[in-house]
Amino acid sequence: MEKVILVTGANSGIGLALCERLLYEDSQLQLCLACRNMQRAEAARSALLTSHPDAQIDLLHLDVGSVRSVLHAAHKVKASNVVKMFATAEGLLTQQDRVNKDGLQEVFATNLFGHFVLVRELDSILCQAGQTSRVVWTSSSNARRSAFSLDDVQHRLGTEPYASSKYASDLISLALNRHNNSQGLYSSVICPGLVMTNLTYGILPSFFWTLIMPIMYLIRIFTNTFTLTPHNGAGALHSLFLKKTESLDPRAKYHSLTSGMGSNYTQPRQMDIDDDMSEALYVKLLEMEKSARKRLKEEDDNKQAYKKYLNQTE
Ligand SMILES: NC(=O)C1=CN([C@@H]2O[C@H](COP(=O)(O)OP(=O)(O)OC[C@H]3O[C@@H](n4cnc5c(N)ncnc54)[C@H](OP(=O)(O)O)[C@@H]3O)[C@@H](O)[C@H]2O)C=CC1
Ligand SMILES: CC(C)=CCC[C@@H](C)[C@H]1CC[C@H]2C3=C(CC[C@]12C)[C@@]1(C)CCC(=O)[C@@H](C)[C@@H]1CC3
Repeated sequence: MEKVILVTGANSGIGLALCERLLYEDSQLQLCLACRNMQRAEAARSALLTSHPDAQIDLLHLDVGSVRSVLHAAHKVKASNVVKMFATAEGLLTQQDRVNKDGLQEVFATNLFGHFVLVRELDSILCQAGQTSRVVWTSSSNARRSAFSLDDVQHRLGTEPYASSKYASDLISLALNRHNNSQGLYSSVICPGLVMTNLTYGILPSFFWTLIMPIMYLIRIFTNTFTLTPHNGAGALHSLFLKKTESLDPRAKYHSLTSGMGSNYTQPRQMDIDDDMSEALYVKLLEMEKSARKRLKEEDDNKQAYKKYLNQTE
């Protein structure tokens, strides 16, 4: 059976840098780049193959913001091979959250719910007797308890959907460990620090970042969280890959950090999370998953019935 590392959001930023770092570590690894835009995914694969011509890199179409796409992608993964680690490196940062096709808040769906459904759907291959697998959530220092409410897990009513979704990912990682460690599945959380990627360029125009870049490098002398490059930002993801799953602390967030001199290292810091809250969120997500599946089944049944009707009337 093959050892496959599935990376979401792998066509740019931290996800792509993780793939590069993993291939430098072991060019025999089999990577699966799960992306919503296949053109960009193809470009990422070509870039990786340029430096690692023998690498085995598969592409998987996945829009984590769509439950249908998640179920379809999981079906394909299950039919092919075994995933040993899967890292979430996609993300949506916006203050103007909106409702998506599934009737869910887009930020919540992209940053949390899609991955939750993917983990659950892949449990038959992630949870296998005698083997360990892992899920790594790319969270943020922006994850704050004050931004999250159990009464509004999708953050329909608030103004900090990103911070809420990242706090929720910290909670859900803890719950996944509680429910799945005994079956060999381990979950961890990382924070990449401040990294210059499409996500950050989306907040402020790139000329602004270029202008303040010297100041950022100066700030790095005083704060090690300014990792700045995707390579440095992917440091914690990479270092977790090298560590034994069982040795990781389920209550810690592993931070990518960079010293003033530019060397990168990883440090665990305790998260502000508790078991009751993580269990309550887990139960809510299970309910939401059930109703999302039911809704999709009804949609499919209606389509089938309509097709049948058309065939009969022809
Ligand atoms: N940059 C930073 O300073 C920080 C980043 N983070 C987190 O790191 C993670 C990676 O972000 P970063 O590398 O900076 O950002 P990028 O914008 O460079 O990368 C995000 C990736 O996610 C993909 N993506 C977005 N939405 C979806 C979707 N619905 N389905 C599938 N793929 C999707 C993008 O694909 P596409 O090309 O199709 O848009 C892209 O490949 C995020 O979770 C972010 O929240 C956390 C803290 C700080
Ligand atoms: C050096 C000067 C003049 C200003 C620095 C401002 C920063 C403190 C600020 C600008 C963009 C912000 C930002 C984040 C933190 C604060 C800033 C760096 C995040 C890293 C917070 C965590 C995330 O998840 C990121 C997506 C944020 C990116 C933007």
